[in-house]
Amino acid sequence: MQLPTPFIEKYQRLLGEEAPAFFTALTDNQPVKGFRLNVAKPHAQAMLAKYGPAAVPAPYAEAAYIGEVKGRSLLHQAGYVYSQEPSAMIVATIAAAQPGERVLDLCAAPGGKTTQLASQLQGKGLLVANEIFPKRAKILSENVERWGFPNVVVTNQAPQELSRHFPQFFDKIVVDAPCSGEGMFRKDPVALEEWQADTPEQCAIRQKDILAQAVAMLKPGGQLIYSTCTFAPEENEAMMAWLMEEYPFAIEAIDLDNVSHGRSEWGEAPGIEKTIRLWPHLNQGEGHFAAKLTSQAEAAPVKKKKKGKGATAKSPLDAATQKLWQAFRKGFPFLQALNATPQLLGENLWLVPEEMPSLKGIKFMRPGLHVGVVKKNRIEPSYALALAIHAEEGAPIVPITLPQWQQYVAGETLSVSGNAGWVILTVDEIPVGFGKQVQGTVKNFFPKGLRFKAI
Ligand SMILES: C[S@@+](CC[C@H](N)C(=O)[O-])C[C@H]1O[C@@H](n2cnc3c(N)ncnc32)[C@H](O)[C@@H]1O
Repeated sequence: MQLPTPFIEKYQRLLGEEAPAFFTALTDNQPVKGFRLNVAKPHAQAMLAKYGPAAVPAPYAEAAYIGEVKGRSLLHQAGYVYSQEPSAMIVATIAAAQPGERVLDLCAAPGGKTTQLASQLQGKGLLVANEIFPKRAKILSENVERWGFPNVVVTNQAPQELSRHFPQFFDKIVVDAPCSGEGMFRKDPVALEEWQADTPEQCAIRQKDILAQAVAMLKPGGQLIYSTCTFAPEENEAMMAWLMEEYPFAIEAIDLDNVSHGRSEWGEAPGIEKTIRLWPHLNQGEGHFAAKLTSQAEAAPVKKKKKGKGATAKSPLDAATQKLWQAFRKGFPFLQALNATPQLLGENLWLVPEEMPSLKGIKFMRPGLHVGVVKKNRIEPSYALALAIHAEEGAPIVPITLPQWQQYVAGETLSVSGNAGWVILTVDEIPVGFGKQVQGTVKNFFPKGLRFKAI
């Protein structure tokens, strides 16, 4: 890999004696691959041992490992693992979302931090995962669906639009900002190709806009976690210095071993040395910066939206759908324990988390858990429901083999006997999706758009 000359000159100046080791790590060392295990899935550790690579622990997150899990594998399809390079896992670890909190992941696609935050919430509270670009928001939504937590909403808005709906709403906001990506040079050739001497400066302008919107959505006293995957001081220490000059925040200490710290000569603000940096020549993984800040703002009056005006809990199901829903939910006892409201949008039935304000005006990919599609006299259960945590409880299960799973994800009909009607197909203990059992064959309900040739 050839580093751009202005990049070399800049970091020679900034890093001095450390620069040669930094350049060597960037150009000579291979990127490190990792993944996280979704411990809330049935028999997660045992299934990893059976179907995954050797579990070599990774730093900075729980249930995190060094190694590679392919996208077309069983564990990935069933939402048991999320592939993520190890140092990127540090951001959600720092956020440490607590069950019951309202959390926003503002720049969320493809969903590395979102899935980790969802695991931390354990299904309690609300996680809004937002992505500005529709194609990326769709991928985010698919990853959230596989991961299986019902209390995650996926929106597709510019931060400026989103902030109108959530004034002072969230306990925690993660801003994993779009950045110049210098920390990804050895993993992502596009980041290297696109880099120019003024890229950090350009990125900083956008980061300020995004941060201003994040501030508007944070509750007074709430926490903001800011991160980038770049080394550029303009986007890191200097960005935090700007933020603290504009808004009342205090930088919090981050209690983690084996990390470097932010440098006060690159951004002057009280506590800047409490921010953290991961360097490729000092740590396992790619380059990262992260800061945790607590809002010092006084609570200001927020105009409360009138209840009953939105499209969520406030618009009840019509009588016919209500009847179908009541019958349907009996088959899935875990649905009854969810703190969520059924909402019919078009022919799709969703369970919208109770904490979610009105959906009116919000562009979303997923307003909660997709229960199914309402047809004339029935509800056809969704793929998301099969992968939702504990969906297997109470629903009829039909075990299939690994070769049958390969047929299933390719869209084929399976010859398997068992209970008639809707069944959740499982490989070992792993729920993989719905099928409909009719006289010895299982009709395939794996979503058409997701079908693939498995490895
Ligand atoms: C570093 S990536 C996020 C990675 C993600 N948090 C994860 O862990 O998988 C930054 C994201 O910000 C999005 N983005 C780009 N421009 C944006 C803008 N103006 N406002 C908000 N997000 C933006 C990008 O599309 C990208 O998905």
